[in-house]
Amino acid sequence: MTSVKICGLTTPETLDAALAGGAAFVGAVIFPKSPRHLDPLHAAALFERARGRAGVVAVTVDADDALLTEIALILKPDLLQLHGAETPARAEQVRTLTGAGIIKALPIRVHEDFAEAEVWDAFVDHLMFDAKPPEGSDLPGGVGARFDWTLLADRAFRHPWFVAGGLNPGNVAEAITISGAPAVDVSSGVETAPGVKDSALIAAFLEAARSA
Ligand SMILES: O=C(O)c1ccccc1NCC(=O)[C@H](O)[C@H](O)COP(=O)(O)O
Repeated sequence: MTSVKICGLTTPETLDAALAGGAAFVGAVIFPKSPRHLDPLHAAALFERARGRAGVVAVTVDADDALLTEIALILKPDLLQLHGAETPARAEQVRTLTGAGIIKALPIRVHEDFAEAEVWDAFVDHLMFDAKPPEGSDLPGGVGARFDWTLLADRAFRHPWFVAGGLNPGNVAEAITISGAPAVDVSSGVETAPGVKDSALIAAFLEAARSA
């Protein structure tokens, strides 16, 4: 069965919808430019209810050691999602510093963008293939852009990997079928406005992914 990560949760109601619907991972975005940003203290208070029920993921963008240490001590995520221009060497430092597992998000538009994946595969617990954001975007993720899922067909990686970018309840089954993804991730596709998650859309997404 396909695992689902619901990203950028900011309220108890929508986090409960994700947990009730069987999300395998739930994500807190810790990046002030994001409409989904939570500081580590607020994220820790909210995500406590997810502990032991789903993997708690902290999404960061080129975070420095001070912020990563704060996240590790306060939120205690199971996984850190590196969504910036981090290198494999930096990922190793982050793993040592925080003790958390690593998801590395790689921006994809064309076939050539997968070259990096081969390098990264040995350094991560999960790869995430996310659409390259539009030129000039303030955010490296959570923008609802999608890429050609056929680029993923027949590819193999060491660990279960995610497809992300522009997924919603109406297209997630097709994305899973075409890409063969063992895991999917969604943010804006289960929102009614930027940063405003919707419990019914979360339930519909989880159901659609389950039935794929
Ligand atoms: O969601 C954000 O605001 C965000 C900000 C900065 C870095 C990453 C971010 N999101 C990461 C995710 O895992 C999103 O779920 C992923 O990019 C897919 O987003 P969407 O296309 O909106 O489903």
